[in-house]
Amino acid sequence: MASEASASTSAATAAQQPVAIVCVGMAGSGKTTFMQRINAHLHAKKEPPYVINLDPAVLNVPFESNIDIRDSVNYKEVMKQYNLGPNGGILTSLNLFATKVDQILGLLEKRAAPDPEQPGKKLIKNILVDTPGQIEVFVWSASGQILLESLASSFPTVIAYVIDTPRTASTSTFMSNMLYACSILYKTKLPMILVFNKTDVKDASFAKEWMTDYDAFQEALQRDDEGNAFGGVEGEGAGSGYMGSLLNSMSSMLEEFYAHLSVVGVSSMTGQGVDEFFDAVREKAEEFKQDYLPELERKRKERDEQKRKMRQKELDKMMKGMSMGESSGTAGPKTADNDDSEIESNNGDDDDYADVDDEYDREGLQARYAAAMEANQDSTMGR
Ligand SMILES: Nc1nc2c(ncn2[C@@H]2O[C@H](COP(=O)(O)OP(=O)(O)OP(=O)(O)O)[C@@H](O)[C@H]2O)c(=O)[nH]1
Repeated sequence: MASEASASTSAATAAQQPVAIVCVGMAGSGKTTFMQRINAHLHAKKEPPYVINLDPAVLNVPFESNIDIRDSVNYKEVMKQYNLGPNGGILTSLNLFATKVDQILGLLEKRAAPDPEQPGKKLIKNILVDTPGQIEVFVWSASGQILLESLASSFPTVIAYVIDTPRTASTSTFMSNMLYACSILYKTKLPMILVFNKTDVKDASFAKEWMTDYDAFQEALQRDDEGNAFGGVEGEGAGSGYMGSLLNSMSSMLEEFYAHLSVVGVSSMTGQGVDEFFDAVREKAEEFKQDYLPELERKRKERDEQKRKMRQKELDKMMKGMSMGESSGTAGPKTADNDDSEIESNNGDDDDYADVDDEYDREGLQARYAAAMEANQDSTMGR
């Protein structure tokens, strides 16, 4: 299978691989502006990145994309044709686009590999991916997972979680954001950088302090509680104290999570902090190669092994059923010896079956959408 082959080659050639930076963040956090800023930064350094826009609903992208989901899928037509709302439209557009993941990887690998016929060819060092503001539609969908896993199987991949700093200044919104980030880390299993954006409006030092100093967060909690930030009617006494104690327990639970993150403060408006961001990217890309890639490969092997066992079990059941049928005179003329040899030959081909199964899973998705697309070819695909 293509992605498996690229997974094994990626380990060997990871040192020269470009890093894929996937920007996620809540609507309005400044993802697109941040993408524009880091894109301009890399252009200024004469290292133009490869840019992918995965937001089908965005009206204007203020930078040039090499691959744009809107070139392949017409989001408005998808909504109309499938009778969907905005989120369903984004999800279905992503699903349609995910059927092209092999083509996308092919293009990326071509741009990332040296070409003997073009020795002067400039290889890309960074792949920037912008995602829809509806994080859950991307992070928790099958297509989002396919796209992320495919990227990560070929390139060191890091998640840049963009946070609106001024809107995260209270302990409760800060904690909500951290829990969201934690769920993304849990789902994607990729190294993450927290990008506290809009530092021209509010400095991110408070957030860094809360993440490293438990007592500082407790003091902020106390202040918010006294200021009635956790409920009750404003000016009529403090909230129940439930929120305070919940946030308190969560902050101690999240300590382990904080330890695995890089945190940078950035202003996408002024460009402040962008160098620190790329330092963090390099650090996380190394971490990806050392910790995440072996883990990804271990998980893949585990999955293959589980599938192999399941198939063996099914096969054993089938053989048992056949021999029972045979003893009751309903089976054909097959002998026990023949059965054994068949098991053996199947055992030998287990890995091939794993490939076929994986291929089948993906092809299943592809076939369903290919069929859907064919039916609506003119109207949903292409602009
Ligand atoms: N002051 C300031 N404003 C910013 C910064 N980054 C983004 N903004 C503003 O924040 C608003 C949202 O920015 P976008 O880049 O559109 O945010 P987004 O996350 O891509 O939003 P969606 O497309 O809805 O997902 C815009 O008005 C930006 O001008 C920043 O660093 N400083």
